[in-house]
Amino acid sequence: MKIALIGYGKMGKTIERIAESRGHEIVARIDPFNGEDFSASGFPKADVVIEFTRPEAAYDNYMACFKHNLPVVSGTTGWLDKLPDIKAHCEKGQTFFYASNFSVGVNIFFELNRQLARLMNTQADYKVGMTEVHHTQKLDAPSGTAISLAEDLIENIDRKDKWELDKQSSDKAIEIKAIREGDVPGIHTIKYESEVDEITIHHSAKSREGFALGAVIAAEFTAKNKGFLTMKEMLKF
Ligand SMILES: NC(=O)C1=CN([C@@H]2O[C@H](COP(=O)(O)OP(=O)(O)OC[C@H]3O[C@@H](n4cnc5c(N)ncnc54)[C@H](OP(=O)(O)O)[C@@H]3O)[C@@H](O)[C@H]2O)C=CC1
Ligand SMILES: O=C(O)C1=N[C@H](C(=O)O)C[C@H](O)C1
Repeated sequence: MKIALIGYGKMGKTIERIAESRGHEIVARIDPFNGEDFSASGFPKADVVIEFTRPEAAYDNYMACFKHNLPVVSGTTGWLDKLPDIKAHCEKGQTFFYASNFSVGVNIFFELNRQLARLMNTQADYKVGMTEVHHTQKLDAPSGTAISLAEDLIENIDRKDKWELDKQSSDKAIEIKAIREGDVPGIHTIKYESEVDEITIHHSAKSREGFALGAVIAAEFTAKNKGFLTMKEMLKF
């Protein structure tokens, strides 16, 4: 496939390497870092765009892609307030694949979280909380992955109805502690605690390889699928 990258930072460079190792061609690297913009000659010729930028940049990038009817695979987090508009564009024929986390391991962890939450719904003696740890360059908090995990807890545990960052103002809230440390790729921990014991589930990324490989496989998936796409469809969970 011909892949255009929007965002040529930590994820963009990792995706470039993995995509080329799988025989794909990078036709544009759009980023202030290297001065390329949407006038890049390769951009309109791309089969798919992979976008990993910043929360405040993502939506306009998607609109630029949709103008060329280019399918988008995006991992940028922190923009989900615009999600209904993106889904509306998909209902009118655009293709958009979003994941807060593209790693297969984290998506298995998502399913584990949902199953454990359903078990713990009847166990009111347990308090539930979450911690996420990322590198010090991360702009958003909590992580998109942590928000996905918290939303699944709220969906499956009746005694919980919202999440809060670094606090818990009521028993109905789930606290997400966000820690920024060194170059940590991404650690997510969910703990259930009672008076007599603790149950903890944990995912720790060793590098950005898993995120990038998942994004490239998602780009390959868009070649045969249309509309609003997610990891659930791709992994058939
Ligand atoms: N879904 C997933 O699996 C994963 C998601 N992410 C998310 O991806 C995003 C990027 O992460 P990461 O690569 O580590 O961040 P980086 O800061 O390393 O890379 C982002 C790049 O995008 C550039 N950029 C900023 N604005 C624009 C724009 N308007 N158009 C094009 N490029 C732009 C930045 O340039 P400059 O520095 O000059 O602003 C930077 O080079 C974050 O939102 C992060 O949460 C990260 C890993 C996995
Ligand atoms: O910014 C990062 O690095 C990551 N961001 C994503 C998120 O916000 O969940 C995915 C991963 O945890 C790495």
